[in-house]
Parts: sequence; C-alpha cells; structure tokens
Amino acid sequence: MQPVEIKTKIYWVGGIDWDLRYFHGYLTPRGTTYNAYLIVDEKIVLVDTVKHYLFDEMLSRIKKVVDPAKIDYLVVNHVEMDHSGSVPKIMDLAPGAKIVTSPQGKKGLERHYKRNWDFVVVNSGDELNIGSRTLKFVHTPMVHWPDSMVTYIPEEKLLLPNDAFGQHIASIERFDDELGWDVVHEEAAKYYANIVLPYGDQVNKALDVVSQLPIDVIAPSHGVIWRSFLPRILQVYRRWANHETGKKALIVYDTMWGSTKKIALALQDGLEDAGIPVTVRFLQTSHISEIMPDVLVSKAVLIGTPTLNNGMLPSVSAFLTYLKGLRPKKRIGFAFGSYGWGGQGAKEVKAFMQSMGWEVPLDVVNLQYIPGEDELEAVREMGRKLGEVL
Ligand SMILES: Cc1cc2nc3c(=O)[nH]c(=O)nc-3n(C[C@H](O)[C@H](O)[C@H](O)COP(=O)(O)O)c2cc1C
Repeated sequence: MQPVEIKTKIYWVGGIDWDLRYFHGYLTPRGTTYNAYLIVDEKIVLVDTVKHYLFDEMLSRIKKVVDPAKIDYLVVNHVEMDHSGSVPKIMDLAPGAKIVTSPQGKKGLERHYKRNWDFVVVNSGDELNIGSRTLKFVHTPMVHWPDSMVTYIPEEKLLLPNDAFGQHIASIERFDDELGWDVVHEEAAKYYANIVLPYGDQVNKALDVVSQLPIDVIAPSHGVIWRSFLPRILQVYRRWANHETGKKALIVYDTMWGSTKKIALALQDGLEDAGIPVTVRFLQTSHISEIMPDVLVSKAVLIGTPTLNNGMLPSVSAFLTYLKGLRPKKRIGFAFGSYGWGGQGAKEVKAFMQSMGWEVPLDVVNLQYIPGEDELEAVREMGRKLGEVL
C-alpha cells in the first residue's frame, strides 16, 4: 500500500473502502475512503485515522514513510468512528503520542474508547508548532458533530477540514482534477444533502473563516482532495449553506394502484408547460438518500401519497422523517394523493410541509380512487400555476 505525497513531506495515508454500499442510512454506490494525513516535520503528526477494519491498510502506508512508534501527535478533528476507529491501535503503537483535539473531542473519545490517553486540548484559534510548520485549529461545531474542528497549516496553504467538502468515492485517484468536476461535484452534493444540510448556519460561519485563509489545497476526510476546483466547491458550498436552489421542481411519490402516479405525471406535465424542469422520483425505486441531492437543488418539492389505513404510506412517512432531520429551508411545497374514503394521507403531507416552514401556496390535490381525464387536466393546470409562482 503506497502513501501519496500531497505536499512536501505531507502524505495521504488513508484507507480505501471499495465495498461500502450503506453508510448510516446513506447509499454509497461508489464506496468511500477514510483519509488520514501524515506530516513529517521535527514532530511527526498523524491527522485523523480510518475505520477500524482498514487499520492495517493505513499502517502499511505509514510504515513506508516513518516508524509509527515515532508519531508525536495524533490530531482528531472528529470523533465519529469512521475517523477515530483506528485511534486505539495507533496509540498502542505510538505510546508516546499525544492526542490533539477539541474539548468536545476529548469527551467524545473518552466515551467511545474508555482509555487513559495523553491529551492536548485545543481551543479555536490555538496553534501548535511542529518544526517548520504550524498547525492551527479552528472549531467548527456541528459541521457535523459538536467536536468537529479543522486543522490549517498556513505554511502550506493546506486545510484539513475532516468531513466538510467530503465525498463518498472510492478511487485510485486522489485529486479532484483526476476524476473531473462532474463526478466529484455530484458526490459532494450528495454528501452535503445527506449529512451537512441541517447545518447551513454553521457552514456559513466556517466558510467566513475559511475565506480569510490563503488556501490552495483542501484535503477532506472522504474522497478526493480539492486542488483544482477549489473556488467552485467553495462557491457551491455557500449556495447550499444559504439554501439557494434552482428554478426546478422535484416530485416524490409512492402509489399502491397507480392513481397517485397519474397525478404526479399530470403535475409534471403542467410544470413543464410553465417551463420548469421536473425530476420525478418513485419511492419504490429511489432510495431516500438518492433523492436528497434533488431536494438540494429544487425550489418546489411536490410529495404524493395515497391514503392507507387513515394515513400516508410508510415509505412516504420514512422520506418525511429523513427530510425533517435534514431541514431543507426556503422551499415551496405541494401535497397530492389519491384516496378511497377518508383521504388523510395527502393532508398529512401538507401539514408536514407547513411545519417545516415551507411556503404552501396551493391546496392539496386529493382525488378519490382513479382520476378521470377532466380531473387530470385540472391537475395539469395546478402544475402550470405552481410553475408560475416559482
Ligand atoms: C390496504 C388499503 C387500505 C386503505 N386505507 C384507506 C384509508 O384508510 N382511507 C382512504 O381514504 N383510503 C384508503 N384506501 C384506498 C386507497 O387510498 C385508494 O385505493 C387510492 O385510490 C389508492 O391510490 P393509489 O392508486 O395511488 O395507490 C386503502 C387502500 C388499501 C389497498
């Protein structure tokens, strides 16, 4: 296993998880990497580690550069186990090493591993001299855990932001330009939409700090390293953090007998008549984590469900539960569905949208059993109306 020198005497020594397809509820068809970085200076520093089962892979990369026993500092930017899972084994191999982390990081590591390690607890703005370089730590709480912080090396114009700017991609390429903007942007958007979306305010604060720093490389803890598309990723992160969307619509629905689908397609028709591009997602074939990137870029979110046992379909309520946690703001909502007698499903969806603080300018479309052509034409007209207010 080879290390990759990303700056003079700074090495990527992470692990590539080719097999990962499911990551706490998020589908990862391209797998992922856990990126750890080894800095060789007067002091030897390892920044973050890898998920426990890739420890040997990380170790073999480290050994190509230094004897792991010589590690002086282990920086833990984030406690989550995909990055800290190999901390115990590294600390066993480097018993003289100190763990550099935030106050919340120390608490989190103690709760996770119950070990008596030597800590250097750093506050936001603290610096640690390691020889010819300085490590500067900036806390970024809730991007995306309370312990999260970034490490900045001014002499190298290098930012190690842990999960921020990450993407779930397993690849032999280590840099953004080796894969190309389209793939890296797609996975960065999916990552943001599924992990970072609730923390827009905190991301904005972190971006304010980052924009003051001279940076030419951002090396996150998942996926490839940003060196060529830096201005572009910073720009889209700002847009996402501000919940800015395109003039686009997303229709998400499920159906038992096809009626709600007919309504979905009539809405699509009407919106397209009004010049709005529409993405249509069927909950039986699209996983909720695959739908989130569409939510990220769509101003209008239309959600349809038939009524089942006095409520919405469980697949729709699962999607809404996920959406509620991820808290997309500034959206225009529209609820629709088919029913037999009570019709509660679509009404519940509308109430959900209002509880999210979304604008819901039009009433629900709730049609009994199979919609007729005249009803579908009225639905198309609703779609046109909605398209006009976007
Ligand atoms: C198992 C089952 C339970 C249902 N429960 C209700 C209900 O509680 N209230 C209601 O209004 N309709 C209920 N319906 C009727 C459906 O909502 C209706 O058939 C609707 O047209 C289905 O829409 P779809 O074709 O999009 O699945 C139920 C249907 C099924 C199959």
